[in-house]
Amino acid sequence: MGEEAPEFLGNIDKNSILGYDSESQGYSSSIAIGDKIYVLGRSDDDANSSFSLKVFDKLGGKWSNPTVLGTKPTLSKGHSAVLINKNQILVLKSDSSPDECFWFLEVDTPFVKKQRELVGREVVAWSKGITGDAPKPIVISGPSGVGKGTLIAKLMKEYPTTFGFSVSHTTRAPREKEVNGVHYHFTERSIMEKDIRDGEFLETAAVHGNLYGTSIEAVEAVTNGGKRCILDIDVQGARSVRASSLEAIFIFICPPSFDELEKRLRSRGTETEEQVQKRLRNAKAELDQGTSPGLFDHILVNDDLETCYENLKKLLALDECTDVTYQPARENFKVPVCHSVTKEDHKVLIHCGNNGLEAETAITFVLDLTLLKGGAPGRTRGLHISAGGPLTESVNGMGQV
Ligand SMILES: Nc1ncnc2c1ncn2[C@@H]1O[C@H](COP(=O)(O)OP(=O)(O)OP(=O)(O)O)[C@@H](O)[C@H]1O
Ligand SMILES: Nc1nc2c(ncn2[C@@H]2O[C@H](COP(=O)(O)O)[C@@H](O)[C@H]2O)c(=O)[nH]1
Repeated sequence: MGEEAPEFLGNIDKNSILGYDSESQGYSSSIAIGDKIYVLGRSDDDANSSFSLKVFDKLGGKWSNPTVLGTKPTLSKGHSAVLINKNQILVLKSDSSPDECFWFLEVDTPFVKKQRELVGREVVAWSKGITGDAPKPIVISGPSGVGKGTLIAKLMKEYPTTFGFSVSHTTRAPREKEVNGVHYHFTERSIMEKDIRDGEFLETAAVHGNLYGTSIEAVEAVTNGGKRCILDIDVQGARSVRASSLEAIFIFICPPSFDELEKRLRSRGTETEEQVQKRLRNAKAELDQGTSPGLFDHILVNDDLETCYENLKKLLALDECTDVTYQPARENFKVPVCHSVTKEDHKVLIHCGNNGLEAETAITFVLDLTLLKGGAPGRTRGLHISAGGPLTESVNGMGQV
């Protein structure tokens, strides 16, 4: 005999629900997708009181607590939820700025399917929606010693508020001047392997005998800070990111010659002779793969450092730019606590203030779903919200645009 669904599930709408659940002392909404019901409620197990999620399987009559990936939205005074396609639920937080208001809960996207296979249980992933078209993350690859780190350090120094470095995890030992949490998260292999099994990584690879990986959190930490994310990863990692929904620009850095690469690697003096040999052997395959068509959008030769750096900046369209943090277009938009949300064709209609207020003060905003891009494990970009104008009439309490 399966478990019983709680009282508030009596009100399940297959498209949209806004509800208050006194038992959980907070708002809860329930969305049915196929044989499953996704129930969003309040979680008090962390300081920020974020959304909790439970899934009710109608066939098996059982509840489960899925593995939740990505940054969870913090609770606001109210929220609503609407199913926008069979894989994604849009959650709107009231009283929040445009870049805090829209959250996408992915329940069966390709990324979620892949992580579910890895984790071996139910997985969902949050992706925060952002207005307009934020610049894409940058993936920089190239053989060990070519100068990737040097170029990235220059970029971060010149544009400290524009770029943020994705701090990878690695099982290799720290070098003398490397700081844990700044250059890498230095990790025990067994811990990193467990985190990989728990679906916490966007990509991982065995490189030069050690494990390296980009956690979802590392990328989110940069984007949460309003910066453009830079990933310094090997060619295998670049391939994995290319296959993910993190739309990035892929840049491969080449040495002017193999001899010069060897000279740089040795003069850095951070590897033993054996490690240098291993890195040079791997460099041959990386150069082959990196320069063959398909994977990288741009190839830069790092001969003279300053020339290469200028070329990199040109690529990133920064050569004439000042150090300005990216500001997405802000629109005059805030969802009040009193609102409802519906989906019509490829649009989400957000009906604001149409409950007990004068008709003239009510307004409907329209979100165009056809312009959305990206998604977990990154942001959902391309939110374009237009005002549908004040409501002129109301039908069944639901406004008309
Ligand atoms: N254009 C250049 N000309 C001469 N030396 C350079 C140039 N670019 C970088 N170097 C030097 O080469 C060495 C290796 O550079 P760096 O550590 O940035 O390489 P990397 O690609 O990040 O390597 P890894 O993948 O092993 O982290 C450093 O000592 C750096 O100062
Ligand atoms: N696939 C990944 N590769 C990574 C990541 N972080 C770094 N790297 C690459 O490893 C080599 C060696 O780096 P080193 O610091 O030990 O010299 C280099 O090619 C890096 O680009 C990662 O998260 N994923």
